[in-house]
Amino acid sequence: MIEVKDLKKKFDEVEVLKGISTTFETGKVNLIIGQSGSGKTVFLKSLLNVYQPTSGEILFDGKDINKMSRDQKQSLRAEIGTVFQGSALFDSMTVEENITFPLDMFTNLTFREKKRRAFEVIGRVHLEKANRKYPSEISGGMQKRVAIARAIVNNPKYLFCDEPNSGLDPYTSNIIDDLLLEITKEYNTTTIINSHDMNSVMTIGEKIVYLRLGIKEWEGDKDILINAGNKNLIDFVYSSELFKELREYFMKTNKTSIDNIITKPHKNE
Ligand SMILES: Nc1ncnc2c1ncn2[C@@H]1O[C@H](COP(=O)(O)OP(=O)(O)OP(=O)(O)O)[C@@H](O)[C@H]1O
Repeated sequence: MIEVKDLKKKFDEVEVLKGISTTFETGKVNLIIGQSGSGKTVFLKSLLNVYQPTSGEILFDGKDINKMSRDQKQSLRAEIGTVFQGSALFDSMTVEENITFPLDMFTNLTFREKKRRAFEVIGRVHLEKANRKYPSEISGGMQKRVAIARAIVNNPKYLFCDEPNSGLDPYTSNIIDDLLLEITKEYNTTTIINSHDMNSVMTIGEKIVYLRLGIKEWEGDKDILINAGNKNLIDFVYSSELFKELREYFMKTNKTSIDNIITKPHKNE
């Protein structure tokens, strides 16, 4: 679980995060949404200690990251998996080498143990046939799966993803969403995802935090989002005609969950 208490972040005199408090529970997919410039990236980077908050607390299972020693931060870092925009893979390394990288960084496993673990996660994301390829030789969706495999190879307690669906078609985005939800359950991670993708919000958002101008303006799950009364949130989430019509359909039919409407694609792309 990650608890955030009254988190503020200023750059010079500009306050970007204006006192955000929320809780991200273990084993749940938490989505951070909001207009461009609302502070999502600064929020995620503050949680990851890339940015030092101006004030406030960030507690990883009760321990404040900003009060940790260097060694404690290093141990915490080994428990965090990250999937960044563009996958951020090493171009000169094969899929398998990319995935093994965190094991080289954070563990003392033997060569055989590392290989065994890498193969486990390669299998988990269905990339067995691509393990010797280089990132440039595989599709964007496959690159995302490599990034996810690399993020989970260390059995993380916390999983952070920044726009995991950026640049992917809707079909592949669904596959990535499903994978992130499944992994969250299997690994019991506290998963936090910055997202622009309303489809993700509707399908995997077990908790949604809506940021606006650096303030947490709304939070709740995907089912209560349909009936949310916050005008800014509704304008943002239902800005497309399709989602507007979907919402009207929901309101008319008194449905509260989208789960039975969205058809899931086949997992192996
Ligand atoms: N390192 C920085 N120094 C100064 N200002 C910054 C810095 N990083 C972000 N900001 C400002 O903070 C605000 C929020 O930026 P942020 O990148 O968090 O928005 P966002 O919600 O992630 O947007 P997007 O969806 O476009 O990625 C913006 O006004 C931005 O200019």
